[in-house]
Amino acid sequence: MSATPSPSDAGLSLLGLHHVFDGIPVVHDVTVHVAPGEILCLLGPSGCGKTTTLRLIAGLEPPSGGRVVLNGRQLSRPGSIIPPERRGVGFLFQDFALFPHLNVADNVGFGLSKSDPARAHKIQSLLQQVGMASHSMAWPHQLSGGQQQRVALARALAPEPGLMLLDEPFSGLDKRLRDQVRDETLRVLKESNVCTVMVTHDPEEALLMADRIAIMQAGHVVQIGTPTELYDTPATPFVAAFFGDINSMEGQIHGEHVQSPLGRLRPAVIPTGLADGSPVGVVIRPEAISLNPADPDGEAIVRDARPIGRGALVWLEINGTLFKARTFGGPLPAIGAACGFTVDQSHTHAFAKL
Ligand SMILES: Nc1ncnc2c1ncn2[C@@H]1O[C@H](COP(=O)(O)OP(=O)(O)OP(=O)(O)O)[C@@H](O)[C@H]1O
Repeated sequence: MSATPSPSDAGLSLLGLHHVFDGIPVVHDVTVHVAPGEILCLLGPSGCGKTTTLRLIAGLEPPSGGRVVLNGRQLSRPGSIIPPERRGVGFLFQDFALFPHLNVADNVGFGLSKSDPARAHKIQSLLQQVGMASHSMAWPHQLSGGQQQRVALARALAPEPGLMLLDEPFSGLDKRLRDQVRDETLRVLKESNVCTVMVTHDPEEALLMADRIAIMQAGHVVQIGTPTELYDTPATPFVAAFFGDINSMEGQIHGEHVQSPLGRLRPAVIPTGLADGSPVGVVIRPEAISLNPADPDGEAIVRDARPIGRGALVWLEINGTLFKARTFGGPLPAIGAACGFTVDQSHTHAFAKL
């Protein structure tokens, strides 16, 4: 967890946010700061408390404990919340429903004062920003899902909110459209320099969109950091597994080394305070195991190999244990062949337990 934010900081501060449903805690003591212009993704499996955290930030739910502060203004604490419409917050949810009886321009202008002389200019420039300027007179039912989502983004940004809240905003779009709308949304949010919190269960989406990711498990934020920090130095096996395939195995710690079925390793992350010989869990990503098919005396036997894109996923038997390795290019290794292997130690992580 990052250093405790001060409520007077610019941006969003969640201070010991806590929530209980029917006596069951579902959000535990979440403390995090999101700076202006920063995109924070709340990432985690179904039921871990992401949406509840977002609803607490939005003011759709009063917190059981803790506070929500935006740009020094207290928005929520137990027993006192400022309602969502008075928070200066923009929303982009999966069901981004545009008003069907308003055309595109009027949807975008919905939150703007009719007497604002700059209203028409603001609407047009937002539509320009999201690439929908030529559709300003169209009706929502005449637009594709991706176009509707872009108009919804412009509508949410129109009142110049201090905070944008996104809940699985692209999950209703098909894959090709999703990639495109996601890239555009990222660009527009960055141009707007708005503080953003986005909920997703998709690690790839979080890696692509987020400046920082908060990983949630059973209501707790278990790690918060940049995409690179979380991928390269996961705090727990759960975090490591959340970002892709892993091999996990038992080993024994000896100083800064671990004895494992892959031999003697020097993991990048290793638990401290354990006596030599103590059991540890070791996690290693498939891409950290490289094959050397030219070494017929190698200790690894190829048990299976499947092409994936430009490379392959290869199952290797090493000292009686099966490991997954990832190759990038080259011919598929022959099943049953012996080969050598090397391990990228910087992508090896040891934990007190798996
Ligand atoms: N209104 C409610 N009343 C009672 N329990 C609730 C309510 N809303 C959510 N919960 C429970 O709180 C927990 C967290 O739910 P939440 O929707 O925040 O998870 P999530 O991580 O967003 O999951 P998903 O990805 O499936 O949407 C779950 O166990 C859920 O059943």
